[in-house]
Amino acid sequence: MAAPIVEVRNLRKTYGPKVAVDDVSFAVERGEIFGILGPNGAGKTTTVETLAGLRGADGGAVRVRGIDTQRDPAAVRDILGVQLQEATLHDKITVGEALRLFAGFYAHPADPDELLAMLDLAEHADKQFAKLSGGQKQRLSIALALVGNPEVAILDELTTGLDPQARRATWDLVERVRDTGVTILLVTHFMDEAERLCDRLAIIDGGKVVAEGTPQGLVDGLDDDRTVVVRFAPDDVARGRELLAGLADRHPDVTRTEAAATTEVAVTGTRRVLFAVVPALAEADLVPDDVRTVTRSLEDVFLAVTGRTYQPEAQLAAAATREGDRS
Ligand SMILES: Nc1ncnc2c1ncn2[C@@H]1O[C@H](COP(=O)(O)OP(=O)(O)OP(=O)(O)O)[C@@H](O)[C@H]1O
Repeated sequence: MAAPIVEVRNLRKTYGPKVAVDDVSFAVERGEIFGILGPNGAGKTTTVETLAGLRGADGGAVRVRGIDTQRDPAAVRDILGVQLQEATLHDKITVGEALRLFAGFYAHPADPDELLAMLDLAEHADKQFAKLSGGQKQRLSIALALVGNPEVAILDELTTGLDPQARRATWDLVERVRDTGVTILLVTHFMDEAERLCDRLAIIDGGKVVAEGTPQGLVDGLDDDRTVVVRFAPDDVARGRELLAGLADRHPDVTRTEAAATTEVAVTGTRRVLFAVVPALAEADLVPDDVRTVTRSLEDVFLAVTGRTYQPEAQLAAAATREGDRS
């Protein structure tokens, strides 16, 4: 098997007493979209900035195409394209000028016009930076990360602040970039984005990798519990609750029953739990309005590995409060 194009081994990075990255390891294969997913403050940006040689590590090793980026950051300048959070340019510079300016920094730059076309920016080439919409600014920042014709592009929180339509357009764009052969390291705190885009991902929490794999593989690795949610018409709710509440005592495949929303009951058990619920309803001639099995997601993976529900913004606020308390 070919050597990974990106390798991070036991990376550690502190800011004074603050341990931002405690122990992070992962490897990215050529051509992948690899996600670094985690709540705000987990250490994602510090990890990629250290990987890009923009920050000095306190321990561990980081390599891009075998090159140690800590020892020789200049050697990866033409290999690695970096789109960092909140990139800003001079208000008056136009899209086309910015791309041509940045193209001049590289030995083998991409054709700015081709990039403009690929990123749906051709019609905005003469627009000044300050007049661009949020989505257009994000697309320009991706274009600037790609203008050096890199083999690997780091994209950090690229859909934060975008509306749903612009987010979906950006996701399509990331896939298009990957299809041109660029390996992508995608930093995100959005679970849906990671699920939708990443071939593999590392979930980071508190400066450590807490889970790694394909989105589906991580979900499949959860324990075998399944939950069925049954919704009743308002007149049937009481009878439905009573019927299903008794199932855990009577049926080996049912472990617990909980009232979900006002008219819903959630029944959890083995993979065969549906076979317990539907016959019980049929026997009582109780026709539900809806029956659905709960789809498990990366949020369940996060809960399973950390013991906490995934609330990226709330955790940031809590951390800020704790830091405020200390100072
Ligand atoms: N320059 C710095 N000086 C001191 N502490 C820092 C610095 N940069 C980051 N930190 C702290 O290090 C921790 C990790 O930050 P980092 O930005 O890497 O996390 P993140 O997962 O990328 O979060 P976000 O999505 O909010 O950027 C946080 O607690 C943050 O407050």
